[in-house]
Amino acid sequence: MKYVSTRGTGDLGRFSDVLLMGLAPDGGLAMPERIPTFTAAELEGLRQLKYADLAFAVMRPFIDDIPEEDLKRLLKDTYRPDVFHSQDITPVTPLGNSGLYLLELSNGPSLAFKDMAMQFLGQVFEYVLEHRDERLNILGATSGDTGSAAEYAMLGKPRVNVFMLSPHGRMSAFQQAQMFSLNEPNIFNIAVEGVFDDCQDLVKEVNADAEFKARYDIGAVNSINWARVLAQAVYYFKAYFALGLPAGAEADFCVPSGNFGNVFAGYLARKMGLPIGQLVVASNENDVLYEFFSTGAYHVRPGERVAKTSSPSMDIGKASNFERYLYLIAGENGEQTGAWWRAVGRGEPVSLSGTPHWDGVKASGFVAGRSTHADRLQTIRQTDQQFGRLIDPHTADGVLVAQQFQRPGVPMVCLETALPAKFEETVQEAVQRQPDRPERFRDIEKADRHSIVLPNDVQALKTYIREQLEKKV
Ligand SMILES: Cc1ncc(COP(=O)(O)O)c(C=O)c1O
Ligand SMILES: N[C@@H](CCOP(=O)(O)O)C(=O)O
Repeated sequence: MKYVSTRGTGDLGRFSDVLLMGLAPDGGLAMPERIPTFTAAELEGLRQLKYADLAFAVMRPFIDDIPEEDLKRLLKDTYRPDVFHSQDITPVTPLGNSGLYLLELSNGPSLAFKDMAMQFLGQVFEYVLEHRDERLNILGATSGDTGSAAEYAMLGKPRVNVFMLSPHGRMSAFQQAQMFSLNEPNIFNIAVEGVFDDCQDLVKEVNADAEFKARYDIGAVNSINWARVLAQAVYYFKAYFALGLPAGAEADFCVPSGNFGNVFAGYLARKMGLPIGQLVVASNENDVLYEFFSTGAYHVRPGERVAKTSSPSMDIGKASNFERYLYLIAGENGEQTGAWWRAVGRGEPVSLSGTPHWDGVKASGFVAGRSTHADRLQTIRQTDQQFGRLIDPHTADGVLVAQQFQRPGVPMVCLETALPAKFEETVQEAVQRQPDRPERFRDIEKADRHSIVLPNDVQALKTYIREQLEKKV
């Protein structure tokens, strides 16, 4: 399978090339040159597969440059019950008889859905780097969960360093402790004076400097990396089959959204032929995506207008993966996508309503809703009382919005994107008790911190990366 950029410039190579490349040289995101589909009969053949075998079946058409046996082994080594604390890896639990289901994605090492793809990235980076005898310096941006998932997945990997940018003072106490308590020679935590979008822009700016990128082997672990999105598509298949529906019957999915990577993975599964009806995008107060699906206008929020909320991992004003969605809506026209995304970058609204593209949006299955702090507390409380299930604030955004779009007789699967232990303060406010916390995280907030604070300045960041890497040689 060949990959191309959403901005339209030629051939980016094959899976391993885009894995290490992260962002395309023209600033766009990698996309496969076509999206393979399963026939109804082929889908039936996947129904009973265990997670690692299903992951192979879904991902193999996109990864044809790693020998079959090696890819199978990497996936078996990744999706292990002892790592994800479940035989099913991603169990699906009904919420009473409500027609709502929780897709549990957060039982892995860092207690958030990011582990699902990040654990695979840890394995496949090591494999490809060893084969090429190369090294990679990952530059990432986190609003709280990508950071710890990436750092746990890359711990002790001799060929990989992680430079992780986070918005200074905006993550939960637990999230900060997860990252900053690590004192490892290949992990560098950098708190940036800004919001998540500033961190993500810094990542893109560093990637745009071709000379720096090549000289310092810069790579990516955010969902701008195609491998993240691809690995996330697998659990939509797993959840669909777990529902035990008759062949071809539809299921809906509701996804708490920020950077649009998780729900885009659902869209990929839908385009591959999985019978997903609605893809429900749940926003928090930073409701740019809600605004787009309701009005047709995509208008990003500048940093100073990104609200600090109680679902902080979704405090995102500019969703990177929305570029991939626009590319598909534009009929894979890179020139059009580039023009739209440049306008987005200038802070201009991109409005599709009243254009032929809006019909494509309407046909794509997306609908959206939003949530506030009060909604979130009420939903956590209600889900606890009614179903005996404690959920985190992001999942609560999803459960609230999911209820608004339920259809009679169609199951609605809500993605559990983090465990409540990561957001004790808000959960305590909702239900007046502390969520359970796995023993390995007991007293994590008391550990020494290892991080630095940098201004929102690309030169300062490059200098820091250069100095750290030069110290290592
Ligand atoms: C707990 C949690 N929920 C939801 C999201 C939003 O997911 P996405 O950025 O893929 O839209 C994130 C961050 O990505 C998250 O950490
Ligand atoms: N919400 C994320 C931010 C980035 O998302 P990603 O899926 O693009 O890595 C976080 O918690 O860090």
